[in-house]
Amino acid sequence: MPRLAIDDLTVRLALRDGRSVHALSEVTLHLRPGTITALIGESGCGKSILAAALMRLLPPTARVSGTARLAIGRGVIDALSPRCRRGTDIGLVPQSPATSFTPVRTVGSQIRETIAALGGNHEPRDLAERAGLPPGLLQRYPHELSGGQAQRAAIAAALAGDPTVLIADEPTSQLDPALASSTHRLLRELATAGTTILLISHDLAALQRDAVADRLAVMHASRIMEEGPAGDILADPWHDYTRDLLAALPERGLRPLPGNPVSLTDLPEECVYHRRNPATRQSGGTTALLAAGDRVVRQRTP
Ligand SMILES: Nc1ncnc2c1ncn2[C@@H]1O[C@H](COP(=O)(O)OP(=O)(O)OP(=O)(O)O)[C@@H](O)[C@H]1O
Ligand code: NI
Repeated sequence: MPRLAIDDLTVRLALRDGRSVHALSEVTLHLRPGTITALIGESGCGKSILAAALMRLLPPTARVSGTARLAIGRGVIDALSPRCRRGTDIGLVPQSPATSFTPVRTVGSQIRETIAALGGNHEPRDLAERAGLPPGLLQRYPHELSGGQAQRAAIAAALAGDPTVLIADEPTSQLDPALASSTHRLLRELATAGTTILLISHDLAALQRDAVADRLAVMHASRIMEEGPAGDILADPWHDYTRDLLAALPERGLRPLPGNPVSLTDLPEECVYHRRNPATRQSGGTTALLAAGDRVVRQRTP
């Protein structure tokens, strides 16, 4: 039984000129209790939109279909409904942490307020220490923190509600490798203690170096291409997109991805990876995520 079962989640965002952004397309992703699933894919493919959908932070004009169900102590609840409590059922470390704090009060007072609002009994100091933020920095205003310090302050704030599911959106993007590794170690501690984690990242090198993910989900142009045990996918990718993404890593030959990134505006309803890599046989026509053992991969369907 997954902790969070996301099925066929589709999000369309209307642009002012009448066109529509295919922000998520039939996203199916099951997060198992106490595991870390890393969601990877290039900039603009829809990773943060998935976080926004699960936090009910999409623009009001967004059209959403599909389901997300969260299994918790009080039963299975609709994770897209107000029954799902922000901060305690699902918590978020936002991608732009500086903007998640108001500029006019100290970081420490805001974390204290978050703790009170969520009914927890933590101390800001303890949360800061766990997140690797020197507690002395709690007395500062958000603009007095570096990007990496703000990132760790946002992690401390996300820990305030002991969320059942924690979504961390690029939590190490502004950290040097040593600090990134310590954030990854914290995520592992949380997972071991039972937290289910969705780690959004495009730093594949760091994910590999720290072996932080149990599972890996690969997204291209709003769609999941492949999902399975992280080690298996890194050693033997099944989708051409994953293969192309891995081949672009410095330690794997630095071969640039073929073609150009695909815009999500006015996409057809089908997978478009063939626009990027015309040689692929896994895209172009109807596709579906097909399961084989513990993995799924997007394939053309007859
Ligand atoms: N409010 C919005 N209205 C319309 N389009 C949006 C809105 N927010 C995001 N988008 C578009 O949705 C797409 C997905 O954006 P998203 O932020 O999820 O990308 P991402 O995968 O998180 O990228 P990055 O790695 O750069 O953070 C992008 O094409 C973006 O331009
Ligand atoms: Ni993002």
